[in-house]
Amino acid sequence: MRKLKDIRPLEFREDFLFVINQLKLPHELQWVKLSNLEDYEKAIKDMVVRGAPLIGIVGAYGFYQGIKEGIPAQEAYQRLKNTRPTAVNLFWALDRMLNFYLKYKEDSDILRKLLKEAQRIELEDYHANRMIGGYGEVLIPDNSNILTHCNTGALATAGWGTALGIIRSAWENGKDITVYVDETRPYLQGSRLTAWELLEEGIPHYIITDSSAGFLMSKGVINVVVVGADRITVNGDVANKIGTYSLSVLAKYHNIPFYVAAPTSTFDLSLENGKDIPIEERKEEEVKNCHCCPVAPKESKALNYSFDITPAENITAIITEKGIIDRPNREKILKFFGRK
Ligand SMILES: CSC[C@H]1O[C@H](OP(=O)(O)O)[C@H](O)[C@@H]1O
Repeated sequence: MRKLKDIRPLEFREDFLFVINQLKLPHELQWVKLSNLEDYEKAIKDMVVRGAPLIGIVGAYGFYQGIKEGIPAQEAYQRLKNTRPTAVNLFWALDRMLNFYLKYKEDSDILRKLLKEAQRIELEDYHANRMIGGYGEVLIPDNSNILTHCNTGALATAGWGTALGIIRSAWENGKDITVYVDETRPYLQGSRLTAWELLEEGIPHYIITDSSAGFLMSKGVINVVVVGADRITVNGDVANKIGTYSLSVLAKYHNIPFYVAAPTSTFDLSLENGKDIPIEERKEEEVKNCHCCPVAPKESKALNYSFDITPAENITAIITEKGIIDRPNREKILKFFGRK
């Protein structure tokens, strides 16, 4: 068993939440204090914190902060909800906090109770990731070359990670693996964040440009693809970082297993299929600049869809903390959740 570090992207102390500023990585490990509800809104919107499970957890602490400041519950809930539209984990966590608040609002220790609930959400996510890692690593053969997209690691969650959590677990269990990390334009979650995490853990990896995936697959280099998810609909369609759909098509063409890793809080059973998922569009400046450096004519227009939809038919399996859904479809997902 290899020993791994325990990277955590958030810490609650002295009655405030501190988070790693993910805009500064990999060059600087800067912690920022979220002092009021506005700080929370900005941190999620500007992607100081990002990753579907993490924005849910930060949203939960944000709700606690809002109530602590005397902001009406509905207002705090709505302001946090308006920060990012695609990852359902944020709405899942906020719904849970609001319902909890409505149940206990008359209690004299409501603030303490709300804080405990946010901490529970954080802890549950960490344990879910360890379970996902356990289920998923079994699917990773020894000596694998794994392709992953975006950042789904400790930084995107309460710790350990989802897709990157599976990679961590495979490494922890002594498997020899090499990870091929899509740089993931434009925010560069892959080259900045995933590569940083892999380096911290000593896991062998190469950063590749997003457009290299097909070539590497055609050469037979990649034998498995593992990605995360921001929202999964009842038929098994998956919204994830832009570029995931292309990877799934390439994997299918090259007959390479394509796994999606996500906690059950990423499922949105109110939506029939991926077409119904709202896709975040971010500023064109993110595409026209590579961080501070302009890389396009000022006058050109740019499109910046942050997510795309991978159809269920391209997915080999979805790995959750409660088990694996093989070749996902409506019937299997409803059965998995004990629904008709
Ligand atoms: C386990 S995180 C899932 C997901 O979140 C990321 O999005 P973003 O960096 O925009 O917050 C990405 O799609 C990851 O796969």
